[in-house]
Amino acid sequence: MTGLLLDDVSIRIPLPGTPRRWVHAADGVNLRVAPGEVTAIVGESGCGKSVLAQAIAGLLPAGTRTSGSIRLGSLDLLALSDATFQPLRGKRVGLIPQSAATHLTPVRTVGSTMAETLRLHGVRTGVDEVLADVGLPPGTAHRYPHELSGGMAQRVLVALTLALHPDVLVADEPTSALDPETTDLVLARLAEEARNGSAVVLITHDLVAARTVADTVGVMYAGRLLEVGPAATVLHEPRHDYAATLLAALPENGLRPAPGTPSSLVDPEPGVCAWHTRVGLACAPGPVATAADLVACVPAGRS
Ligand SMILES: Nc1ncnc2c1ncn2[C@@H]1O[C@H](COP(=O)(O)OP(=O)(O)OP(=O)(O)O)[C@@H](O)[C@H]1O
Ligand code: NI
Repeated sequence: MTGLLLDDVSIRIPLPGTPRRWVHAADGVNLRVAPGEVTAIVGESGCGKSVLAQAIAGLLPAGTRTSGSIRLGSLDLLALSDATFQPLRGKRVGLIPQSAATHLTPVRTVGSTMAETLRLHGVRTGVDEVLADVGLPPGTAHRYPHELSGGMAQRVLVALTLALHPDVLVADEPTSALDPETTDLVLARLAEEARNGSAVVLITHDLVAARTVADTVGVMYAGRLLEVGPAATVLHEPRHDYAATLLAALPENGLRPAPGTPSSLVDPEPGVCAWHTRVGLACAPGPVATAADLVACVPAGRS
């Protein structure tokens, strides 16, 4: 199967109003998502994880400006029109969206929506079997989306996406509404999908989930990947002080919350390091973001 190569990806989303203001949701992101691996992207709320997921799935908001490339084989996903992207969805690129419940057709039963999607993609597995894969009982198929809990809707979307076995599977907070036992089940299914050859991107702010299944971890802050490396390194001995701050907030490390508040991504001041500005520290001298394996801070506004 084919992996994914993000090369210098920058994403600017326009805000309504004049003068025009832009959300710098991704800035110079370099990342290789290897087939056969789970790559987790971690970071606080609002750092750009979901926008990156939308970029991979070809679902960025209208008017968004992008630069760089997202290679899947010979394709550049960032450059495709909606019409060209459409046939790739499901089998080549699958997205488990963050707000699962809103992605099910409200006027149809879950089973009817699922059966149509499976048929469309030539998958012969039955609806009940797909549901059972994530521990949902057969009766789920007869329900309408409004009759499902948030966690059940999330599991339906996970099951349906997994059933298509996409080359690239992006899971955006796929366990946010699940209890610990179901979380473990879904994470195990994602890991299994990777072992079968998919390139899996797990977007989460749950470092424990990342530690459980990820092979590679990227730490994102203010639209930038500050550190990328093997999960065992990044989640135990991080080199970037932002990653260390995230780890310090884990219960086992004393629940020390990250200081300050996350930086705004709206028209950040060029040449200013968002993280060190937040914590009121001078930037450490060192290399600036050029490689995927980055250890130093990144001047904000670099594009
Ligand atoms: N459609 C949009 N229009 C304008 N700004 C947007 C849009 N979607 C996202 N943003 C902004 O882009 C930035 C990144 O948002 P994103 O949803 O990617 O964060 P996230 O890391 O996924 O957060 P969370 O963990 O809460 O899901 C935020 O500042 C957000 O307000
Ligand atoms: Ni800095």
